[in-house]
Amino acid sequence: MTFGIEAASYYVPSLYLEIKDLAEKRGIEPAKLEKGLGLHKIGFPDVHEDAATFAAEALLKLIKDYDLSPKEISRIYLGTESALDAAKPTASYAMQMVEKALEAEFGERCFKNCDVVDLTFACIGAVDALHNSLDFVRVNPDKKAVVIASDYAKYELASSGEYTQGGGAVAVLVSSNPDLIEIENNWGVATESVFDFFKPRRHFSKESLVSAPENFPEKIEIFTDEPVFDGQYSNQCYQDRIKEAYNHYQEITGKNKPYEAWKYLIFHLPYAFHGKRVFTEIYSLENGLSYETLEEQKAVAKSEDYIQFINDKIEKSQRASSEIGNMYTASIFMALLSALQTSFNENAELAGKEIGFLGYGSGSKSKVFAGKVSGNWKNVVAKWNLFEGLKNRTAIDFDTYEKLHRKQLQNSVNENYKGFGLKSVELENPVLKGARYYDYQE
Ligand SMILES: CC(C)(COP(=O)([O-])OP(=O)([O-])OC[C@H]1O[C@@H](n2cnc3c(N)ncnc32)[C@H](O)[C@@H]1OP(=O)([O-])[O-])[C@@H](O)C(=O)NCCC(=O)NCCSC(=O)C[C@@](C)(O)CC(=O)[O-]
Repeated sequence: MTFGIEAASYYVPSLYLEIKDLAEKRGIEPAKLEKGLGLHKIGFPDVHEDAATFAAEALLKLIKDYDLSPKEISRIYLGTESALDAAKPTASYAMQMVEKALEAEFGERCFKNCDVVDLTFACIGAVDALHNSLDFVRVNPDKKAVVIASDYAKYELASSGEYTQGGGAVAVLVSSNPDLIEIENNWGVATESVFDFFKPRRHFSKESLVSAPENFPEKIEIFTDEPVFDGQYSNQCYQDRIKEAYNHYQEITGKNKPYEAWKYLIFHLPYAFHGKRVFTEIYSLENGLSYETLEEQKAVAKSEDYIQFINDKIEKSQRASSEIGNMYTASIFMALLSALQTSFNENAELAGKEIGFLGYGSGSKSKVFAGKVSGNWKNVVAKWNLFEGLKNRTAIDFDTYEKLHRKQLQNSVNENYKGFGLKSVELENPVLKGARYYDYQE
């Protein structure tokens, strides 16, 4: 029996900002962002969108595109680091939105017996959800699970993370009928607790603020969407963890140079060119190349062999990321969709080919694992139209972007949007304060 991904769908935020507009306003050379990091657009949420609406859109699309009955879904595990609440899972919001949208067809509370939860470990939370759900279907081969990766990658204005912003969701159906990709049960894992990127509770006291309003509490504790991070250190942690997880994968499988057998290498992509920039170390170690000095590292990156390797095994996975930006938990899944969609468009034959995955989450953990593309993969990919879909977004100018970022807009940019949207947040009723209400517009 085989286990893996049977079907997949995605949702990207409905707005975007051209990276060159941001570069111009921030005084950054556009070539650094476009040619150095591979960034073209920042996918940005409208006023009514958040991690819950992204997840709901991807889930509804999964159900509709592949004619699923919600009742055959035993669990929905959501990987996210953009949770809307510290107790009530974002998955429960997404589930309820989809229940309402499907009410006419499937009746009330069609997910009544579904096991729903969030998993959080920065960007690797949805890989953890996938790992866990694969274990679940291995024990229960007649059951199906949905894994959703959903996030809004927001950074402080004018920070070094700003140009890597993005967001969106990918939903995958995990089962014993892996029409897209069969995933083997070997997981290279590496974990170390570090502070490379994190979202602590922030404490503010009234006296620490320059001008606090009269009614400001003496002390408050809040979560913000924007992380505390050290960019170059986070790159180092990523590189160290994937090397350790790759070594662990080699140890448990006994495979020699496993990456050579992989048709594509699918990375967590915090920005499009990250995978190809950090894999130089593993590549050097595997090929007996010296990697001590910066000059040696640059020489590997610029070598003809390495450039050929990138073009063959990584480049196709970067394309969607260039158009969307960091999707945190969903980035690695979107990199897979990007590579498969590009191969599909080029009429390539991938059935039976092995794909390697290198996941990373700050804080920090890496998982390295592999899968085999199924004979039916084209029937699954035929539903996506990924690059066409990205053209349906609305461009925003810099001024609108900054207002959205600062939460200064009351109304959506696309006032007549279709699909799920945040309608209101309860502010008065003390027993419902902070409750979020959504609707669905046909
Ligand atoms: C990612 C960094 C650190 C990048 O930091 P940076 O300082 O913007 O860029 P850089 O200096 O590292 O690289 C710039 C590249 O552009 C090139 N360049 C320069 N000028 C030009 C030009 N004119 N024409 C062509 N190329 C040019 C330059 O040469 C270089 O390429 P290289 O040669 O080194 O490959 C920053 O954006 C940042 O702090 N981002 C936020 C944190 C982050 O994304 N970290 C990534 C690893 S951690 C991770 O992946 C986890 C995360 C973040 O997703 C969160 C989670 O797990 O939840």
